[in-house]
Amino acid sequence: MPKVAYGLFEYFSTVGLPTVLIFVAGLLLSLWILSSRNPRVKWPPGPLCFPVVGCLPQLIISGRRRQPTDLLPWYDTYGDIMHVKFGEQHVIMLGTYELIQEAFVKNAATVSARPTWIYFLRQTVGKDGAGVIFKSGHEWKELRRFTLSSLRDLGLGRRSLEERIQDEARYLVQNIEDEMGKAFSPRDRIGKAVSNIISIIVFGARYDYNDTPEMLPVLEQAMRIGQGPLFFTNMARFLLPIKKIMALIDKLYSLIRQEVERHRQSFDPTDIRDFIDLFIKVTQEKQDPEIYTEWNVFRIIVDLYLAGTDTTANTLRWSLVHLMKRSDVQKKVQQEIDQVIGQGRVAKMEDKARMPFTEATILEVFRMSPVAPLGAPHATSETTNLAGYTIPKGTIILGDLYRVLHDKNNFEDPYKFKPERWLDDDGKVIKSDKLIPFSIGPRVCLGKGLAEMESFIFFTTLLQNFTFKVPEGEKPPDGVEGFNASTFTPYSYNVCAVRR
Ligand code: HEM
Repeated sequence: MPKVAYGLFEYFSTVGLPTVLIFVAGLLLSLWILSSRNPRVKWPPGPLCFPVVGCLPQLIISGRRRQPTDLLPWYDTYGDIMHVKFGEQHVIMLGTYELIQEAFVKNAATVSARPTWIYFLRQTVGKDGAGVIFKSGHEWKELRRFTLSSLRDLGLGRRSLEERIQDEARYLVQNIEDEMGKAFSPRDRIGKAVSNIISIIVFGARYDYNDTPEMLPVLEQAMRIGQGPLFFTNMARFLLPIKKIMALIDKLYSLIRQEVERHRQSFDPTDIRDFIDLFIKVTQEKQDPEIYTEWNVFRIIVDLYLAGTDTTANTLRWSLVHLMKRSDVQKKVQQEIDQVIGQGRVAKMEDKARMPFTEATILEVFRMSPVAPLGAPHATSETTNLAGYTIPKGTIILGDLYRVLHDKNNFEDPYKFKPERWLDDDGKVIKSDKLIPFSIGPRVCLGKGLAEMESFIFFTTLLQNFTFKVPEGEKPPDGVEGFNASTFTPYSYNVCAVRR
């Protein structure tokens, strides 16, 4: 072998760069042809994929604006299930509720892994994954169960967390009141209010809006880097600022570590204050020491912030966008609030059952502006049959939640904001299986209950106190397009919050 390598080296050193490049291109082309001719694999139709870059050139051309709508015309050409390649990675895109149900529910046993082999995730969570979002198999099930039961023990479903959300909604109202009806951007203060709820769950503390904890800007920066299809490819190694990302992650861990140390010093097993206390308890009891590692718990804390802050905050940001554009809807919600709650107290979850129009409006925000349009990437842990195609182990599967929520077969006039679509003739709320902004199956959003509680209490309290208007001389914000990065967020806008 060394002789062959030496021979090749000697040969290439005599022929010059163009010949070497032609040889490498030929080699890559042959490997590509061989790999795509695997007789055991039957990929669904999809756009032409090139060696190394896959469909990235077409994605870049059609996705100039990077909207969730960019890929919709592809389904018209290739069908509801598509095979695309992000660089070297095979990706299956599922564009209907039935296909997502077939993959994430019926075939959950083999389509619930996460693609932790991709370069970016391997670097950040390790090839075996960690935490909840990026863990697979038995350990994921155990950590997910632990996180859900922690949320429950800390008050999700009981009054205490609901009360903390009510308190936070009051702080938010006070903060907005300081603007005295003048134009302002609601973006950051909504983000701070929502992240305070996660801070209360994890660290047992909320932060003043002027006194942002060091962790939040670090998390925000980490979220902004590494988006888009490049994130999935090995090219990320060269194109993403990996050193910067790793430095941010190290910073994050050292901040969490400091918090865990502080908790250890005042830990009392009879008074569990927050998620960190629960973790200390579990590690002291030495339950499954392989699973309850410090690394997994660090990652769960990061997961809760990553998955639980920008998502709910963006839902609230979108809700203001839609209400400013539809003053008639805003007025109807306020009438309902006045009838059921009045001005003397803050909204509570019990009120929801008596406020169908408000509930319908929130459901319509979830449908119209899903904050995670492609959900989170799933991966096959075994060869799986989907819609008659044989999908090999190690394929990334994306459920196109946006397409389901904007399919005219599921929802008439899908690009119109129509809360009435969620009410029957008696004014009662209609439920639909097709409303899947939180995805479906065993990987369904772990914070769905919390997100629904926050959305209802924050939304209702804001409208109880203010009427939101487009500032004079400014254009109403876009209700369909927005920034589509790790989450889907409206373009920056200002509001005037007029005290009611
Ligand atoms: C409007 C708000 C939210 C939306 C629309 C949303 C949506 C989603 C979606 C689509 C997924 C991917 C599911 C899949 O892989 O198929 C997900 C996963 C997840 N969400 Fe949420 N989410 C929201 C709020 C929250 C909150 C408040 C939390 C915090 C507790 C949270 C925690 C998680 C976690 C931990 C996962 C990963 C679950 C797993 O891999 O087992 N989410 N969410």
